[in-house]
Amino acid sequence: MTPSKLYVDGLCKKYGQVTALEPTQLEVAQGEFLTLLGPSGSGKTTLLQLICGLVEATSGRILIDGQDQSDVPVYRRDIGLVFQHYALFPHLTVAENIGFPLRMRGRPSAEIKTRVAAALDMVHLGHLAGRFPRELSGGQQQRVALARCFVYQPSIILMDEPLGALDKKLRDHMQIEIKRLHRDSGATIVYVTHDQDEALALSDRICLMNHARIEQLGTPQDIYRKPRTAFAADFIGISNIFRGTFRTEGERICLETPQGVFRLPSECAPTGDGGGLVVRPEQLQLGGRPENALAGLVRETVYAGSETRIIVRSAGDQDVTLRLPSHQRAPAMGETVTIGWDSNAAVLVP
Ligand SMILES: Nc1ncnc2c1ncn2[C@@H]1O[C@H](COP(=O)(O)OP(=O)(O)OP(=O)(O)O)[C@@H](O)[C@H]1O
Repeated sequence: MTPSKLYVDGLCKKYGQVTALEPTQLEVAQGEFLTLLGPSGSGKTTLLQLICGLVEATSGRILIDGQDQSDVPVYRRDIGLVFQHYALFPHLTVAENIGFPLRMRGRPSAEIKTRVAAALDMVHLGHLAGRFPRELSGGQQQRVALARCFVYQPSIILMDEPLGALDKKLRDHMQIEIKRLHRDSGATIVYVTHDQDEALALSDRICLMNHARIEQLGTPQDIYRKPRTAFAADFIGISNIFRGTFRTEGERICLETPQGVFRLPSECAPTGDGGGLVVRPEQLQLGGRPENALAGLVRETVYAGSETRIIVRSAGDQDVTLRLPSHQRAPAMGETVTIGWDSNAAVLVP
């Protein structure tokens, strides 16, 4: 196990009656890319601001490389910051903006020159070194902000929705850039977003937040395949959730729902009277003889290039989404179809 770079030890933040962050425990390993993901108001930014020292904790502490940071002011912490709004200096050129943190640290000018050139290369902006921020597009400005952060090689980089202001295509492109910068620099990154696709694409681990606390922490695959709560299933990816009450059939426990009686996956521990079965669209099959089947009416088919998304209205007016590879013939709207899944393809949530 890599030693923890950043250790959040029982950190908690209250604003009067409002708890912005419940007492939280979190370890981030050296070189890890960890994303704080969650809906608006779930405490992501608060946690980030506590880590860099922009706000003071109500209780708990932060350790970096084992050192308590409580008495270390923001500017002395070895942390780089990138925010949604680039905060570039308008009166400085691109190169001067990038060199700024090095000048602040009193580096010799020859070194500044080499490192700024390398940073410009890294974000493919060498040809714009002499421009001012107002002469750049949003994506270019954000690349300058990234270069300015990476240029002085902080050992931890915090990013709060750095791509939030960019359009979708540029965001996809910048995600690849950020991934590359992370790989090349070996920096530890804590990244805030409310965009689940971005979190899945970038992270080594995702810290899913809800109501000021950690809902689930794990690799993108973990959280996608094994959501522990209905919230986690719903927030990440598309999920179909069938809710009902437990009942025993012979040896097995089943879930009785308005859509049918379904078998539970073999490895699960049902508690209480009932729960929800989460089935991902790609786990649903059309026709065939799956262990769990239900009938419905095709309400919508959405062609999306590599796949077709099919929405089926089932009993109790529940819409169920499945995905078909687009080389497969999609059923027509209004057609009655049988869909289903094998028991172990589902996950039980409370
Ligand atoms: N300075 C403050 N004073 C009072 N309440 C605050 C303050 N800052 C944050 N909060 C509250 O703390 C909670 C968590 O806020 P936070 O900004 O951390 O959420 P977030 O997950 O980053 O949301 P968003 O995605 O909208 O930025 C919210 O309920 C918010 O209203």
